[in-house]
Amino acid sequence: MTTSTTADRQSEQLCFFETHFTTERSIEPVKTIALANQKGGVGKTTTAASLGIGLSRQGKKVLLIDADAQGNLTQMLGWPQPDELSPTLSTLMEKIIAEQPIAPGEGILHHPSGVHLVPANIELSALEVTLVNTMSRETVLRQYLSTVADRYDYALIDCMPSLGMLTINALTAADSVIIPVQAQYLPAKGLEQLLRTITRVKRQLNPKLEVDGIVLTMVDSRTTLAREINALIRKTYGGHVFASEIPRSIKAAEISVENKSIYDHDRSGKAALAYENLTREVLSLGKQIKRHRADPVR
Ligand SMILES: Nc1ncnc2c1ncn2[C@@H]1O[C@H](COP(=O)(O)OP(=O)(O)OP(=O)(O)O)[C@@H](O)[C@H]1O
Repeated sequence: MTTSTTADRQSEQLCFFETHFTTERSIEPVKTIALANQKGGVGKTTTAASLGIGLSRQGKKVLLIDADAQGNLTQMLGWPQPDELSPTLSTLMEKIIAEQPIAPGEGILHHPSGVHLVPANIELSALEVTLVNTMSRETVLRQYLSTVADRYDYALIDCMPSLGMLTINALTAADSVIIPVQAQYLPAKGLEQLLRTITRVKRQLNPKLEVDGIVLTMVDSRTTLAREINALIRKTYGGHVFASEIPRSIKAAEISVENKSIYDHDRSGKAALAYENLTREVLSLGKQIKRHRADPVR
């Protein structure tokens, strides 16, 4: 009878973990999604938090990145004083620019729901100015993400309400974009400008970039105008609009001050159910991508 030594057992365990780790990641690379719309107050942050936590509730490892100097996502997830936090996204991006090493897990906060967060604060505004004179200025966020990507299934980037250099960084780092649109106002001009920017980034910086779709937020079907705008957006953008619509809901509005997820705040309310449906749609898009990758002939 042979007795295995401690070294043998350790080597077996290492082999087991390496096999599983490599296999899992080669089949399921991280999917990075930017939530972008240069119009303010359309539900980007609420959607980033609720979709991120929704994906985590479905067993996915999720990293949320607050790429907005207002730090709204950071506050929504329970860090009410973003300006007192360090390190934040700006620190990490500064390290990438200065080619300094980033320690594993550095700057990443853990939310009780299971999602991880790279927080942001006002320092991100200064960083955006610095980026202008930085080499490869559009790819700094992508370079940062490449240092953490192997630990996550999804990375969601909450963009700021502008098409400035930070949003360009988010689009350059992303596999796809979700565009939250408040169904109350005609978004035509703003959307055209955003889609032009996405096309430019795809052509010049990030050929794999796709638009996952427009998600209608704060939908209030009680008024004729809202119903007409909803129908017009669906007619204009067709299959590029998610079937799930996020209804206007006081409970959804409250999560920005309650520091609770929509699932904890109003578990069976209409906004939680809508975000669950959106999560399922996003997961099914991931599956389509995987099928495509596994079978390139199709
Ligand atoms: N479904 C909803 N029903 C009602 N209010 C909502 C809903 N979703 C978000 N809100 C509220 O609308 C406001 C804007 O939402 P949110 O911060 O998510 O938008 P944003 O696009 O990230 O804004 P910004 O451009 O300033 O970053 C917030 O006060 C939020 O609480």
